[in-house]
This record gives sequence, C-alpha cells and structure tokens, in this order.
Amino acid sequence: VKLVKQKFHRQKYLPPGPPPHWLFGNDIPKEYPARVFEKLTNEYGPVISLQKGSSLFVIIGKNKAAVDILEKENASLVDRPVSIAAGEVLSGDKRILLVGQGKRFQKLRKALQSQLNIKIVESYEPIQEKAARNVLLDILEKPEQHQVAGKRYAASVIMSITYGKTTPTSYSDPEVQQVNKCLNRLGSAIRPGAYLVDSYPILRYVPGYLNTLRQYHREELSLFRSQLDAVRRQMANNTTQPCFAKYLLERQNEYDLSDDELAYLAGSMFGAGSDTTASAISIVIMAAAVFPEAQRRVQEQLDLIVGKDRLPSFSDMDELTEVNAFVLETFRWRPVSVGGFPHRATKDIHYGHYVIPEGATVIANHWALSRDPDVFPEPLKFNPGRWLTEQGTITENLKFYNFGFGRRVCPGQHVANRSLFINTAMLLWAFNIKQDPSAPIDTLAFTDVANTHPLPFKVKFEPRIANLRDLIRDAL
Ligand code: HEM
Repeated sequence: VKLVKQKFHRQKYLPPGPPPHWLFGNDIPKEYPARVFEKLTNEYGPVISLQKGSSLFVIIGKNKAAVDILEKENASLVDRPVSIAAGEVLSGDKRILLVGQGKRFQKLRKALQSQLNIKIVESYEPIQEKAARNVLLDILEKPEQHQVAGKRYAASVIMSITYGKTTPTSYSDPEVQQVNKCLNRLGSAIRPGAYLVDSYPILRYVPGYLNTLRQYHREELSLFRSQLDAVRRQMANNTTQPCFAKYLLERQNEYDLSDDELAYLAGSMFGAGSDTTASAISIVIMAAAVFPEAQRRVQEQLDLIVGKDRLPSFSDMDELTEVNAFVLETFRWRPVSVGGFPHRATKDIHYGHYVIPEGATVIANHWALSRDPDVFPEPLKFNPGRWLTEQGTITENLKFYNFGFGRRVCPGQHVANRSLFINTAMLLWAFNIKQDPSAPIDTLAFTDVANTHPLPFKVKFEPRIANLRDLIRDAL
C-alpha cells in the first residue's frame, strides 16, 4: 500500500507533458527530437515529462530550470541511465561517456581530468597550432573539401594528445578508419529504441541476441589495446612523445586502472573529442559565410592585432575578443550536442511544486536552451556582440551550456575551446569565407544524430593574405 501511495503521489507531482497513451505511453520523436522537444517546451513549460514503458524522461528546455536542476542538484544527477546495448555490451561497461555513477566512473574521470585540465591543456598549443595551419593548407589545396579538413584537424590533434602520434594524420589512415567504424557502431547502438533490450532487459538472456554487439566489443577492445601497445613499445625504446597514454601508463597503479580500462579510456577520447570538434569547426565556416558582417568585425580586429605578416597564435587569445565572441555565438547558434546528454536522477528532486522522481532520465535540451529568449534576447539572430561588454571584453554574465552539466560536464572542453579559437582565428585571418551564390546554404541542414554535423555545403575561400603559403611554410 505504501508503494502504491508513493507512486500515486509521484505521478501527481510529475512535471507536465503531453498526455501519454494508456498502453504505449508518449511518442518519442524519431526525427530531430531536439526540435520537437523545443515545441513541447513552448507548449508545456520549462520542465516536461514523457513516459515510455517503465522509463520516465524529464526534458528541460529553459536555462534557469537547467541550472537549478542539473547544476545545483548535480550530486543527484551524476549517474547515466542504464544502457545495456551500447554501454554494457558494446563498450564492456568501460566507455566513460556511458559508465554509471560509482567507483569506476570516479577513477576514469580523475584520470581524464589529470590530462585535460585547464593548466595542462596549454602544453597542447604547438600541436593545435600546427594542425590548424594544416587546415589552411588543406583548404588552399581542396577548398571544396573544407569539412574533411576540419575532420583531419580534429583526428590528428586527438591522436597526438592521446598517443603522442607525430606523423601527419590523414582522415583516410587505416587506424582512423577503424576507429570511425567502431564509432559508427556506437552511434547506431546508442540511438533510443535501437535495441529492444534497453526497454526489456530480460532479452539479454535470449541466446544469440547480443552476439553481434559482443563481437563489436571484442574488435573495439583489441583495437584500443593495440593502440596502447604501440605506446608501450615506444616507451621501451625511449621514443615516446609525452602524451595521455604515456602519462597514465607510468601511473597506472596510482590511478588504479586495469589495462583494459586504460585502453578504453584512451580509445574513447577519439569518440568524444574528434567528431564534435570537427563539427564545431564546420559550423564556424558556415556562420562566417552566412553572416559576412560578423565575419568582417572579427577580421578588423585580426588585422589590427595580428596584421598580415604573421599567423595568429595562442599568444593573441586574450586580445582577440572578437574571435572568442564569434566562437561562443557559434556554440550557441548551432549546438553540436544538440539534444544534450542524459543523466539519471538517483534521488527525488523537487523543482517548484514538481517532483522529478528517482530513476528518471533527465535531459537538458541544448537546442531549446540556445533559443531561450530569457537569456538570449532575439535568439534567432547571430549576434557575437551579445558576448561582449561595452569595454569589448568577454562578459562574465552570460553562459551557454554547450559542454553539458554538473559532474558530467565535458572534460575536453578546454581542449575544444582552444581548438575552436585557433581555427577560427586562422581561417578568418586567411580567408574571406563567402556563400556560393549558385548553392545557398541551408543553415538548418544538419545530420540527425546526437552530435550533429552540418550536411555538406559549399563556400568560397577568398585568400586575404598575399603570401599565405610562404607564411604557413615558414611557421611549419
Ligand atoms: C566542440 C566540441 C565538444 C562538445 C560540444 C562536447 C560536448 C560534450 C557534452 C555535451 C558532453 C556530455 C555532458 C553531460 O553529460 O552533461 C560531453 C562529454 C564528454 N566529452 Fe565532450 N565535447 C566536445 C569536445 C570534447 C573533446 C575535445 C574531448 C576530449 C579531448 C571530449 C571528451 C568528452 C568525454 C570523455 C565525455 C564524457 C564525460 C562523462 O561522461 O563523464 N569532448 N562532451
């Protein structure tokens, strides 16, 4: 009786939402869910709930509610929803992104922080500058392949930081292709509804049902092990560059990591950090082409501070406020992690007169947050100026949570921010990026996946620097 009463009480105080079908519950949108959820936010309010089977989804669509819940109550939202297909089976429960709250999560996260914290990331500057100069060369060579240039940048930076790789990385490298094959498998398995076992866990006992995913896991693990073994071999002949893998191999006991935990941790850096960064660079190129006035403001400051006789560098970062504001506005304008990432409530959370019950999956819809007029007036307008104070410095009073929330906030955010700074500075310094009048850009044409990517689009790169190739070659 007590349990029934409790259930009834919770039901009564659930956040509002569209009425569920008595048997099938609510429809979970199959296409562009973040855009559909934004409409539901406008209809039902900042926090809504949807019921599907035994799962309760709480979707947050306003910044104030997102901060009140996911930041202020973060201790109760460290956990991830159970993911049998993608998390337990495909990732062997070792991929940090999907690992639930507990000892393993804590040690993986601690190990990541040790190499991704704001102090350490400065040491990656030479890697990022070099790779960003290569983006310029790639674009001079094959401007129509600008999206590939961004992917190559992101892949080579991650490979250098993680495994100390010094040879140039091409997006067609067999190793990168293999990693991408694994990532595509993850992307498919992670889609809501992709595997019935996530709604009906009993299915895990059906013989053969999860065999393919188990096989994928073995392949992934052996790839990650082999990447780590390469670093071990280099360490044995003293030829390793300082990198994430070397640092952790030397301190494996201190961080209490098994061989496979370490292999997965290094391996999943690529998954979390490569495609996201490449997409964000592509969005910068799109925004520059579509908003020439905003591009021009950035270029005026670049000409003033950097001039045309040298390339921009990290030493200009504090002064290039227009570049920083432009990047912040692209993060908001088209968020890469468009629908946000799910957290699981480990106790009842009270919000106003609603209760988010223990066990609920809580998701901040980044797309809706980016268009929340309470925080971003005229949200559809691309306006980097909103990030600047009257004195021209970056304001401290505005924040967009493109890197997520609480104790799960993206640990790679400092690397990502710096990648976006250096690429935006170099691209807008080197080129006038223009729309191709014969192929106008559809700025809503994005892939429909968790980390969204602009669909292929055409732009023209007009060099602004006469001796660009020479300057790049000198710097390289
Ligand atoms: C523009 C680029 C990036 C964006 C937009 C982004 C966004 C995110 C978001 C939204 C999350 C989930 C946060 C949450 O649960 O609330 C996340 C998690 C994560 N990110 Fe990033 N990220 C980016 C780049 C990177 C990079 C460069 C790395 C690594 C070097 C990285 C590593 C990770 C890892 C390991 C996690 C899982 C953390 C956990 O579950 O505790 N990310 N990221």
